[in-house]
Amino acid sequence: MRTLTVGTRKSLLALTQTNWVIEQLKKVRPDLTVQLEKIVTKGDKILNVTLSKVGGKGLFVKEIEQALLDGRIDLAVHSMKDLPGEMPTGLTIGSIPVRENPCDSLLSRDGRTLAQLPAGAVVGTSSLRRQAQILAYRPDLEVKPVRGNLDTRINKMKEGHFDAILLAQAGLARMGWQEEATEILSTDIMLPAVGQGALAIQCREDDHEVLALLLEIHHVETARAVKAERAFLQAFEGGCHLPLAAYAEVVGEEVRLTGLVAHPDGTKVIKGIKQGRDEKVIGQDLAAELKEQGAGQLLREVREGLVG
Ligand SMILES: NCc1[nH]cc(CCC(=O)O)c1CC(=O)O
Repeated sequence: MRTLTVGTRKSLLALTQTNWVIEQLKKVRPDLTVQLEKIVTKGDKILNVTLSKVGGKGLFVKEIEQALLDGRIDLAVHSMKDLPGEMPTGLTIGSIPVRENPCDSLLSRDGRTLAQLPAGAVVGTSSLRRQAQILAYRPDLEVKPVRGNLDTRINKMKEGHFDAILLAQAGLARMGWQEEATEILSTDIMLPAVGQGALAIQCREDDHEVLALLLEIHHVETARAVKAERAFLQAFEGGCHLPLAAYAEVVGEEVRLTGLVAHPDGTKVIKGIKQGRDEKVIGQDLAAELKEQGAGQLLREVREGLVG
C-alpha cells in the first residue's frame, strides 16, 4: 500500500487521537507507512474568543476537509462531537473506532465531588449543554466561561480561577490524564454531547484502498449509537453549541437513545428515551417527541440569543 498522509490539527489532543488511530491501523497492517500533515484550523486560531459567539459549525473541520478534497492528505481523524452533520460531496466517514468513555467529568480544586461543592462555588464551562445540566442539578452554583485546550483549562482551575471545571472524560483518558478527574458524572446528571468520546475518520469516498483499511478498525456498536445520536441532533438542525445532549447504547439487537434539550439556565429540561432497531428512526422520533414538549421553540430562542 502507498504511504498515507494523515491530516491532523496541531493541538495535543488532536495529535494524540491521530496517533492512537495510526497505532490501531498498524496493529492490523504492520507494514503500513504514514506521514503526518499538521493543519491549523480557524477554530485553533480563535480558541481564546467565545466560539459560540463567533458561531459557524465545523470551525475545526473545514480546512482539513479541503486538504482531503485537494489530495494533500488521505485521511483525517476528528472528534465526532466536533464534526458537523453535513459533509462536503466527495468525502465520507470511513471508520468510527470503538468509543472512549462518553461521560463528562468534574475536576475540582480541593477534591470535592459535585454534591460536595459549597453553594456559590464557581464552575468553569463554556458549553451551554454542561451549564444547563449542572444548574438543573445544582442551581446554587455559579457557571463561568473557560476557554483553551485541556491543559489550559485544568491550569486555570488549579490557579484558582474556578472551584471546579467540567471536561469530557474521553479527552482526559486519551491524554493519559484520567486521574485528574475528581468525579466521572453519571449520564443521569450530565448527558453527554452527541458523539462524545467517539472519533470519526474521514477520507475521500472514492479512495477504496483507504476505505478497506479503515473498515478494519470500524466498531459497529459505536457507529450505531452515534447514528442515533446524530439523527436526533440533525432533527433540530443543531450545532454543537446548543444546550442539547444525547447518548445511545446498543441493547441486544436494539439501540436505546436518551436525549434532552434544556434552558441554558437549567430551569427547564425536556428529556426522553426511545429504543428500537432503526437508529435514524429512533433519533428522529425522540426529537419529534421533545419538540411536542417545546424543545424546538426553546432551541430557536437560544439560537436567536433571546435566552442563555
Ligand atoms: N469541545 C472540544 C472537545 N472535542 C472533543 C473533546 C474530547 C472528548 C471527545 O472526544 O468527545 C473535547 C474536549 C471537551 O469537550 O472537554
